[in-house]
Amino acid sequence: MINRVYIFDTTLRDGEQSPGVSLNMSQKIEIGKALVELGVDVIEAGFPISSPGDFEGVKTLARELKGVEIAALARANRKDIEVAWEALKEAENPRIHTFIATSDIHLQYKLRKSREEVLELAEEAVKFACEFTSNVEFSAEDATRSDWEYLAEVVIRVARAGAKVINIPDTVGYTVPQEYYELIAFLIEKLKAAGFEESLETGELQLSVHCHNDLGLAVANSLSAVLAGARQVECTVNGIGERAGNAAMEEIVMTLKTRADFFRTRLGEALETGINTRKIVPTSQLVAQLTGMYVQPNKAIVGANAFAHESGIHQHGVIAHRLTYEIMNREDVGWSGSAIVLGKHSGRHAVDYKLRSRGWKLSKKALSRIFERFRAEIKDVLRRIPDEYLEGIIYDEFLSEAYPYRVISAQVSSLYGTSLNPISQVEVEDRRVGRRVAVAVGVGSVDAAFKAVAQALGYRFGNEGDGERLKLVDFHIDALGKGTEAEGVCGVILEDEAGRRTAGLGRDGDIVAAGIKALINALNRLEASREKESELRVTLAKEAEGEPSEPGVQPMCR
Ligand SMILES: CC(=O)SCCNC(=O)CCNC(=O)[C@H](O)C(C)(C)COP(=O)(O)OP(=O)(O)OC[C@H]1O[C@@H](n2cnc3c(N)ncnc32)[C@H](O)[C@@H]1OP(=O)(O)O
Ligand SMILES: CC(C)C(=O)C(=O)O
Repeated sequence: MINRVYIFDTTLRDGEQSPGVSLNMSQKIEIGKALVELGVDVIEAGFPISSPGDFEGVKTLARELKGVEIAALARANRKDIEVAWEALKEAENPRIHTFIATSDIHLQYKLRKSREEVLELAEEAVKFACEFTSNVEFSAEDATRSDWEYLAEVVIRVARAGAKVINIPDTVGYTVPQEYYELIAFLIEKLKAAGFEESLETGELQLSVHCHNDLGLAVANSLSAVLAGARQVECTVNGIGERAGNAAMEEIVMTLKTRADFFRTRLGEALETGINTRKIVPTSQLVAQLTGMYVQPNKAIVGANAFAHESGIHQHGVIAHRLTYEIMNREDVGWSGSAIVLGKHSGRHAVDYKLRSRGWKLSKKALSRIFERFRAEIKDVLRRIPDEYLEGIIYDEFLSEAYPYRVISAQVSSLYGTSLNPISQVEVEDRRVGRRVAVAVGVGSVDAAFKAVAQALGYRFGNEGDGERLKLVDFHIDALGKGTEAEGVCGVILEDEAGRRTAGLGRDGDIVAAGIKALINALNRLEASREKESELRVTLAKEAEGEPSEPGVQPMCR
């Protein structure tokens, strides 16, 4: 049997069936183009009979997208098939996808038809679709809850009627991997016995799978079916779709690639898809953004944490050799940036690695000093620790004598229920020039206080006023503890006009005061680093050079 696994992407049809998702035409086109670049084999563009919007969506994608098959869904009736064809006909390679349910539950309660009637409807639908194109797919909806012998009868009848792809959906996410394997293997045997052995071997006739994730098994079931001989997988980007969603495309593709040693044909050839895996993350992010279905951080492959290492032991391993804790290369799926994330559980190796990657060379003694401060002052305070905070510790440890600023007093008046904006007055000291007072109005209390501090010290945020312009790259406030008396922790990251970034932290029972402390901390670090950082780097590097280096460990982490 062929070693190619065809990826049938149904993000724009079943994915769009996710409650709350509705894509407009330009969004469909944007996703369609991204799917072509990703390298999917078939794009199911919609269900044309369902609405004029869906019809137009399929028609437009059929016209615009090249180098990919475009499929459209149709119930097993002439009208649906005619309308589907009308929408599809300009496509380079159009596919009519017609379906009808085969389980007794659906027959009895939904279709109110006998098995014989459904068998005939399925056959007629495929024959009718074949009058428009030879590229016809048939789906036996709710196949996994259907009687196997009856299902086999339907499958053979639609194959004889001309279907090139026969899909065996797990419509309600009911099956389990072993059972699904057996079902697919059973149907293949039945098709072979009915004379389709050669067509299955050459791929002229394919069995397809379409799994839903109600029990969290959609990907496992799809892969199990592939092992049994299915050669088309229907899936969606990020696994979006009806209820708990469909099988996630990225998980299917990366499992086949990562475990190419396991997913093989009978003859030992590795199973392959045509996906350009480096496009997986950008496509995932596009789909998340346009559908509003955001990806959970721990989602495999495309979640923000999927390749992030925060705990010290793992970080040490990954720094020593990526393969200790990574089974895939993050760049192969389109991630960039560092895999090492500083946080509560980070250790000394990670701190050293981060500082080295920012050009700092530290002796063991200096690293210990930085690590102890990191442990004492930051680990339990910030949930995610951008690298700038680590560098801030170096400044606090070695350059604090060069810090020029101090807040003498600050006040903010803000009243709820008036049309007046909050106003802040601050008195600060720049030890190079003396005391300064400034007053500023802001959108909120923190904004007013930040503007007043900036103005007093000769900076500005935004376009208004004089002074050097600063960008507030990051600002956040967390509570340490619970209740209204909890201490507030504020973190800020500033960027100056030359692109130098510094972070600041402040803690106080009053969140505005915590903000002012954080801002002054960041400004002090900015001024001191501008003046003394180059010198400090050289001094610390010399101290480090005097030490014998540790043998053996070459950082391999990217
Ligand atoms: C498993 C899946 O994902 S299947 C795809 C599901 N997607 C959708 O349903 C989204 C788009 N659907 C729609 O816009 C609408 O349901 C439409 C336009 C298709 C049909 O709307 P309506 O004509 O109002 O029918 P309604 O949706 O209430 O009921 C479905 C009808 O189709 C029939 N039907 C359902 N599946 C099939 C089928 N595969 N083949 C033939 N008839 C079918 C039902 O028996 C029912 O018929 P009835 O009206 O004679 O009782
Ligand atoms: C129409 C079919 C393929 C479907 O979406 C399902 O059964 O879930």
